[in-house]
Order: sequence, then structure tokens, then C-alpha cells
Amino acid sequence: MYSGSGSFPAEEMKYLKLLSNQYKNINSAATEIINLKAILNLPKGTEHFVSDIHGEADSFSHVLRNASGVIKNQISAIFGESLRSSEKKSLATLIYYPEQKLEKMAEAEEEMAEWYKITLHRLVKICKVVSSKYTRSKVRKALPKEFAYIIEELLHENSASVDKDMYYTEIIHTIIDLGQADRFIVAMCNLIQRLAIDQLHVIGDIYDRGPHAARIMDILAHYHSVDIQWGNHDIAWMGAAAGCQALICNVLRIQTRYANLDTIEEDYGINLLPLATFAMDKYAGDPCEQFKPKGDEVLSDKDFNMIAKMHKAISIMQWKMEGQIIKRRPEFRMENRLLLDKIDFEKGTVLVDGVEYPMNDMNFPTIDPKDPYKLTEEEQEVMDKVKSSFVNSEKLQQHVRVLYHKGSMYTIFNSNLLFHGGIPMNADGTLKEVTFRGKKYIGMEYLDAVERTMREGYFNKAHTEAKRECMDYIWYMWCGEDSPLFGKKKMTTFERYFIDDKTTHKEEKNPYYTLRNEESVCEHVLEAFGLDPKSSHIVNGHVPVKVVKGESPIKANGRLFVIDGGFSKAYQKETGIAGYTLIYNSHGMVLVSHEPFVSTDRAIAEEKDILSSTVALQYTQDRIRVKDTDIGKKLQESIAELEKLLYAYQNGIIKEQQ
Ligand SMILES: O=P(O)(O)OC[C@H]1O[C@](O)(COP(=O)(O)O)[C@@H](O)[C@@H]1O
Ligand SMILES: [Mn+2]
Repeated sequence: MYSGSGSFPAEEMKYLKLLSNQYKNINSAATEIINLKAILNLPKGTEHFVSDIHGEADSFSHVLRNASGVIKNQISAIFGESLRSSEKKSLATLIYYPEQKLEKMAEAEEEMAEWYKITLHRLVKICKVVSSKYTRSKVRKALPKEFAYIIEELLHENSASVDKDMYYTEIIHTIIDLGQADRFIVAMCNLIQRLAIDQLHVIGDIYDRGPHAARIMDILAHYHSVDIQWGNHDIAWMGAAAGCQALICNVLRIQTRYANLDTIEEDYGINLLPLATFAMDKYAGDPCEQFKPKGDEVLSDKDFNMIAKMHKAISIMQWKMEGQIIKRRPEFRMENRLLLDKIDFEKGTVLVDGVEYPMNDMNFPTIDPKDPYKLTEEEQEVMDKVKSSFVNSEKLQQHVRVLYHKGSMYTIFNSNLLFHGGIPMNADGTLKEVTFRGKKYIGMEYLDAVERTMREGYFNKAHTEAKRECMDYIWYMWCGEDSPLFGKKKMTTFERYFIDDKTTHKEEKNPYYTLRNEESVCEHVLEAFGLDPKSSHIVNGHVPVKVVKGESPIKANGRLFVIDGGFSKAYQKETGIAGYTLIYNSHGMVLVSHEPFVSTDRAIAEEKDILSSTVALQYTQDRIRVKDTDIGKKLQESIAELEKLLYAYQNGIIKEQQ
């Protein structure tokens, strides 16, 4: 309680008077204080962390729907042995995919009215548990409008008296009689899904490799509470959407590499015809051996060959556009990536860091050895058309704005520091000083400066030098050595396509990626971000955890988690699993690993859930409450202000309003 003496300083008075417009008298201020104090004592909401989704919308969506296995566990905890395991499975499937499951039930179930009744009672039970740690007002906000009142009644039912029991049974009857059961069940299932995850954190790399990044972006755009830490693949798309030609080429190269043209053409309405026609003509007799698309997509021979040609055409354009950036930005110090001018067109070799290697492909009809970084007229035409499609794609621009709006380079949330890649570090574990746009930065300040540039590159006026400069920097963040999102000495894309000697494919990582295994190093990073080194954690993605080789996602004695578990199918043979979710609930932290997801169809028809297992736990002794969280701190500040207002009312400093 505030125990001041006399009046308040002028500034404070101004603020309290404003506050008194909202809490007009002693009663309303006191009520609000009581409410806020009650919230402080509730268990903290559950946070889920995922990363490196790489276009795998179906498994990502499933993991959201089943709350990384939490809902299934809750069903078991609530119903225990009182339900058969097949019934529990069926209930779980209903909660994850209510519309589809209802349709199936309508076909198969003979006693539909009875099924509705039993199901509604079960759903109410689950809903009660998942909503129990939120305030009524928060649950109310999550309720679909049309059923808000009824659901609230049902949630706060405690059938102590016979009368009440009849009342609730009557509600359920009426819902069924009025033919509203389906809609009502869908509403309840969505509510359970929504309440199971209070805050979602995406630690980057939503895009590339997998087929449906656009669908993931649609889900995130409408998600009730999410923050995104940009990954290198996300910023590649952000730069491409801003109009950076080198990144447009990169994005298209990766889409053709994984034969994911649907995202480009269907989701984003980007016309690839100019590229396809050009590639079919220019590389007509070329089998484009090195550019055959990856993945298990079934393609006709015709499509397969066409995509390979497009893949090669856009890759050559990429190296040209990148070469132009490297030449106009000597400050990037990326001259070792200028390889087109190191090709010996007679000998069929290339010089990489002074060593000569044979090239496995020498058909370069568009490269002029005297001016290898210049686009041909035709390439320029393709570039112009494709670029215009990117900057004018309404859907892409909308998704990129979501990335800007909900995303950032790093986030600090409830004492956890989240970022996709790494913080540039010296070999001795100190943070590396980086020169960025002519100024020197370290650690957090560097990431802040990068973030400003990321925003400027997109939002600044088109056709200005400032915007162009920022777009070049966005490209640097995709593949530059000192990029916190990339953090490897070089991206050896050219070598991977054209040099068979695998030693040239190596991409040496910044010391951060090994030093982060040490607790003291993580503590140092946490401190540099203003966090308590003994109680905070770092959460990273970006580098797949090679579980098959015995690598652990938990590093530095539990100070750091790497949660790139391989949502991406292409990386599952490396990781041996199909993704992680880190869960931070009121009991502590839990890391859950997921088995591969088969398909949404089988998840519904055969009730196949993702098998998830707990790989690590960090449980606290006392339950973590809202007062221990960031929101709790804000609430405590509000309470302090309200107590001052109360004091002002009680001591005649501010007049009560009616
Ligand atoms: O496996 P792919 O698709 O060939 O990609 C390899 C490239 O992807 C990268 O690993 C970057 O992607 P990630 O951020 O997903 O690691 C590069 O370092 C590497 O050159
Ligand atoms: Mn990455």
C-alpha cells in the first residue's frame, strides 16, 4: 500500500489525473487493485517455442493443434482409466480437427444425439481444466461471440445441486435440439487449442525447403499471440519483397531446388513464365545435371527438366547479382565469393581461395568471360519482370508485413533471450566488435542497428540510395560472415553446385556456435543483454541438432537450448527427429521432441497423432506465477500507480468523479 506524505510532483499529478478519468473514484480504483493482485497470483501462461519450420505447414499446424502433445496428456490426466484409449484418441482428434472429425462422425455414428451429449460433457470438462489458470475476463476474450455466454455458464458449472445439474443438462439438450451442436463443438475445440498455448515464439526460418511457407504465414498472421525472431531464410524473403534482386534470385533458386513453385506461383501469384521460357530456350540442350530438383515431389519428366533449367538459369543470375553487390560494397569484404571471374573457360576449372578445382559443368551460355557479372539483355528482362511480380504481389507483401510487425532480430521474453542464429563472437568468447554501415557495434547494439536497417530497407521510399544501401545489407544478413542470422565464414553455394570436391563445401561457423556450449559464455551473452545470467536462458534455432549422432539440444548446463529439430523433411535424416517444442509453463521448462508427421489426412482418418516425447525437464519447486513474469512486472507497476491514486482520493489531493 502507498504511504506517502502530502502532494505529488507536478508530472506525477498530471499522470494521476489522467488515470482518474479511467478509475473515477475510490471504489473503482480499489476494485481494479484487487483484480490485478488476483491475476498476479495465477500460474503463468504456457509459452511454446518452435523454430526452423521451413515450409512444413501440415506438421506445424498439427503441433499447434495438439499443443505439442499437451492436449493428449491432459485428456489422459482428466479421464484416466475411465475412457478407453481409442475413445481418448478419438476425442483428441476431434479437438485437433473438429470440422473434419464431425463430418466423419456424422457418417459413422448411429446414435448421433447421444454422441453429441457425451462429447459435449467431455469437452466442457477439458475446457474447465485448460481455462482454470486464466482469469474469467481473459477466457471471455477468447470465446467465440455467438457462444460466449453459454460457454461461460458451462465452464463455471459445479453441479453441486440437483437444480443446477438440470439447468446445465438442459443447456446441452437445447444446443443439440436446435441443431447447433456441430458449431458449438467446433467452438469448444478451438477454445481448448487456443487456451493450451498462451504465447507462441517462432525462432525463425519459416520459409524455404518445404512446400507451404505461405500457409504458415497465414496461420501466424491470425494467431492470437505470437512473436517471431527472423531467420536468415525469412529475411531473404523480406529483402526479395523489398525488391533486392540478389535475394529474389536466391529465393527462386531455393524454390526451384526443392521444386516448390506452388508457393511462388499459386500462393503469391508471381509469374514464372518469363523465367521458364528463357531457361527452356537458353539451356535447351543442357541436362542441367547439377540442378535437378530435390525432394519427394512426383513430377513429370517435362516438369522435372523444366525446373532444372529454371534452377540453373536463376542460379547464374544470382551469382551475377551478388557479384555486383560485393563489388559496390567493399565493406562487406566478400571478394572471396567472386567466383565467376575465377572460372577458366578453356581449362574448365575455377580458382577458389587460390586453389584450382575442376568444374563439373561448363555450359554457361550467358556468361561473358570479359564481363562475367553483367546480366545479358534477356536475363535483365527476366529480372525486371520477376522483380515487378515480387514487389507487386499483394499476398507476399502482406506476409512480409506480418514478419515486420510481429518479428525482430531478437526478443527478450520472461527472462529468456531468443534469436535465430548467433551473436558474432571472438575465439576467446568475448563479443566481437563489428563495423556496420561505418560504425562499430557489439552484441545487443549491433542487433538493434541491424534491425533498424532491416526495417529501413523495406519501408524507405523506393528508388532512393538509402533504400538500395539497406537492401544490400539485408542481402549481407542472408549470407555474410558477421550476420547474426547466418554466422558462417562463407555460403559455399557455388562450390556445392559445381565442384565435386566436398572439402570446398565446408562452411566454417563463427566461434559462437561452439563456445555456446560453455555456461560462462552464455552467461556473458545474457549479461550483455541485461539479463540475470543465473536464471535466464538463450533459445536458438538455425543449426540442426544431430540427435542421431548423440548431440543434445541442451547446452551450457541448461543455459541454452537449440531447438532446430528438423521440421524440414530434408534435414530429418540429420537430426533423426522431426522437430522440437520447448514449453515454458508454470512448473518450468520442458523440451519435447516430435516424430515425423505423416499427413493431415491420416491424422484425421486413422487418428494418427505425432508421437512426442519429453527429452528434458527443468522444473522449479514453486509454481511460477504471473507476478514472476514480464506482464506481472507491468501489472505491479500499474498497481503501484493505482495505490497512489487511491491515496490521492483518500487524502483529498484529487477529487472523486461520479
Ligand atoms: O541444404 P541446402 O538446401 O542445400 O542448403 C544449404 C545451405 O543452407 C544453409 O545451411 C542456410 O540455411 P539454414 O539457415 O537453414 O541453415 C547454408 O549455410 C547452406 O549453404
Ligand atoms: Mn537458419
